[in-house]
Amino acid sequence: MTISADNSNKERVYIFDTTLRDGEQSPGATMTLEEKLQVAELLDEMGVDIIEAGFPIASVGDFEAVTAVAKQVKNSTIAGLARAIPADIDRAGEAVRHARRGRIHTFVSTSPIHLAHQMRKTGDEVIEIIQKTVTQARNLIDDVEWSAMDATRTPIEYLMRCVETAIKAGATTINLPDTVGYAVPEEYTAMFRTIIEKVPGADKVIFSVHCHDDLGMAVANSLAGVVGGARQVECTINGLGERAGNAALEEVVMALRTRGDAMPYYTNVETTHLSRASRIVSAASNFPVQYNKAIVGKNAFAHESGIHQDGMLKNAETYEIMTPESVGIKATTLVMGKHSGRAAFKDKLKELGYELGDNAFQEAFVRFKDLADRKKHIYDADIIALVDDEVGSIDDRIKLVDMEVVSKTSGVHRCVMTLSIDGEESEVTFDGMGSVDAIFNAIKQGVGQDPHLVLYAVDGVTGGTDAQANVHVRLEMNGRIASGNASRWATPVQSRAPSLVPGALRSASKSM
Ligand SMILES: CC(=O)SCCNC(=O)CCNC(=O)[C@H](O)C(C)(C)COP(=O)(O)OP(=O)(O)OC[C@H]1O[C@@H](n2cnc3c(N)ncnc32)[C@H](O)[C@@H]1OP(=O)(O)O
Ligand SMILES: CC(C)C(=O)C(=O)O
Ligand SMILES: [Mg+2]
Repeated sequence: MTISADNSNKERVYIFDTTLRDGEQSPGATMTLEEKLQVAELLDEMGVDIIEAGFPIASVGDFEAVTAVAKQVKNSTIAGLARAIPADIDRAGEAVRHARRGRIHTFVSTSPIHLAHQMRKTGDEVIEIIQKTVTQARNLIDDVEWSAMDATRTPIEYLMRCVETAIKAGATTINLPDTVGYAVPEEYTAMFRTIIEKVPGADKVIFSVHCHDDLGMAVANSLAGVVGGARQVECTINGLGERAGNAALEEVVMALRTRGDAMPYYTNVETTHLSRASRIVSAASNFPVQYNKAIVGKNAFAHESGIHQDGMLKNAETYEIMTPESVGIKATTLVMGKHSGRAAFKDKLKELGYELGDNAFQEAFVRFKDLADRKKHIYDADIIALVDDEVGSIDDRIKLVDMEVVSKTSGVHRCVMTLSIDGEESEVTFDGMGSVDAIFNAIKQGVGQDPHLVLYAVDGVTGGTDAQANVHVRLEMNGRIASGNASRWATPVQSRAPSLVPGALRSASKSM
């Protein structure tokens, strides 16, 4: 495996997590105090160096959250954000003074567009503001970070004047953010190289990157900044953050760990916590993690295509550049589907306890491919049904001819169903507590079996009241499980929805 844990000859990069501040700025991502404390606790346990816990002047709730995190966290430095305004800096100082290691993080705009329209100040006025506010912060605390908001759209000569002023006033960390995700990696590297080389006192401070993902380059830019000399990376779990988000912590950390050969840097983050951190932040912020998200997405260590599955079974390094265990995921998943091949199918059968002879195996594989062409999710129960001797035998015996469901806001729900069993049609009528209950009662009566409904799930495939829906059904009887699914457009209350049931009935019947 390419992963190397040998950090000798590598330089340390400090991880500054801003999930609780910039991450929380994502619309809808507001977290409660308890959730913030839980996230902060985990970040501390993971070995994150600095946790930006909030923006204390923003609200009483934010002040209380930063104070509570500062009091609770044992190891990480706790930062509080402040504009270049005296009241902000005092408030941030008041909150972070409770921490074992506290930091005031103050920022001001430096780009021409921000100066003209956001700050409505001249360049010289902003230089004076930097001098005064950084000095004020330094008088409150030893650890002061200064950020040049919109640094990447700031002329380099002016940016150098600002940085020099902040360093002279006592800033210990200088952050040059790509606030609007505008930079490309080469220019971000060059910006750090120039500033570190030319600004007096640059060798006495730590430079930091803070990148947004508006063009999808936040992680690439962060690493480019490190190459240019930055030694602190500001990032968030799951890439949560303003607009398109910030650089994802898990991606930065795993990129440095996995490609230590190309980038000689390391972080102190214990990577086996990454998956858990992602789940906790996703739950707290109400932001689902996309399936194909790098490192922590549901599919990050899942393989469906036969060629990849075959390779994985021979040697995991064929298609995985890091182990799932290294990020806290138990194991790789080989997902059975229409792209799977014989190697994965054989492996799955073995896992399910089946050993088939060559002919039986080939036949089962053909049936599996056929099913996978028609069915989106292949469950283990589907494969068990496939290799069962009775597969398909009941399928042709039972057919749904017609069904009518009447649902009322009061009173019972009724299903009138016509089934054809061995070519003979019969009509059954059954009531239920709801329409689904009535339908399943009617099926049970018509078929003369009494399976237990384990799962009934409806997923909307499209939007609107005329949405197409997928219905998934799983039944259990005498220790055997059968599942099926079918799609159908929604219909009005008094409905004829025959195809909702046949899929379920067909699969269910197969293995009963
Ligand atoms: C890139 C970033 O992520 S920056 C951080 C963004 N995060 C947030 O804004 C979340 C928290 N913010 C808030 O709760 C509020 O905006 C507050 C409490 C900070 C300020 O609220 P208000 O006083 O009502 O001001 P409002 O939000 O309307 O406007 C921002 C003001 O701050 C000024 N400002 C913005 N950044 C800075 C700065 N770095 N230094 C000094 N002043 C600044 C703006 O020019 C504007 O001033 P103006 O009202 O004199 O024109
Ligand atoms: C406050 C600063 C650091 C910021 O979030 C940004 O510039 O994106
Ligand atoms: Mg930001």
